[in-house]
Amino acid sequence: MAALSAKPLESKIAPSLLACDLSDMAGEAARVMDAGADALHIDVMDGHFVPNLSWGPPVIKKLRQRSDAFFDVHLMVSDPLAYVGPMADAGADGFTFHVEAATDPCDVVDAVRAASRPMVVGVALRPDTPVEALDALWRDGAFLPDLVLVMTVPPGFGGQAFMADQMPKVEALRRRFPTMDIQVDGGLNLATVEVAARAGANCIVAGSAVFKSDRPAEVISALRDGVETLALHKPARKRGGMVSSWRPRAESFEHPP
Ligand SMILES: O=C(CO)[C@@H](O)[C@H](O)COP(=O)(O)O
Ligand SMILES: [Fe+2]
Repeated sequence: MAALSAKPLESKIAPSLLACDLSDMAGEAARVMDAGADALHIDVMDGHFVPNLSWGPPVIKKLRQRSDAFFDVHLMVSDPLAYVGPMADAGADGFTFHVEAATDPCDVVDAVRAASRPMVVGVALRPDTPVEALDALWRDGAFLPDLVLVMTVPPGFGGQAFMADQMPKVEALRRRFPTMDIQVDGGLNLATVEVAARAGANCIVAGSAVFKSDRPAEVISALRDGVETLALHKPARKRGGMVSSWRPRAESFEHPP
């Protein structure tokens, strides 16, 4: 998982399970992975950091028994540090926490790096949080996380309208980090992917657009085309960008029981 690869900056399409038929989460996960998704985006909400509750480590652990997908977990929780161990045990592959929630975001990154399971570390920004909030995540000249998530809706609910006014943040991040994974989440669909991709996002979370469609494979493919045409091919070639890949999962660790 997340082994460094010599691939150019790539598109990563992650359907958000929040929009799936929750009575059949494993079946829905299989449906979108078979349709060409790169990862499952799993929104964890604690009813405190955001005014909504979703699920926690036990549900993810159960789903892990039924899915080999990359689990891209988005933690909308007030105490991300407390979730590092439980998420590793549950089988998360990506741990994206909100910078607004962390007392010291570097401590959270360090805890994820030291966890029992290797996980990609992401840091998320709410729409009202400026990119300068990420300044706390540098150490010895290196930016600690692997991924930045720019929320394009207020976190807490699926099905909201895309906030194009967040694109200057994506542009600023892409200028600063030419090869890093930059994810956008909220209101992404075939109409809005273009503006996100033009700004420089390469990781697209899409809940409603994928799960509410009769043809998820076509939606996923069109989202990918949007990213690869607009954001990646030209700039990535120019910059020679390389990023870690989400696709290969480590063979070296086993699913938790
Ligand atoms: O994190 C969140 C919401 O807080 C998202 O992941 C949503 O679940 C995306 O859903 P759509 O806007 O694509 O329907
Ligand atoms: Fe999310």
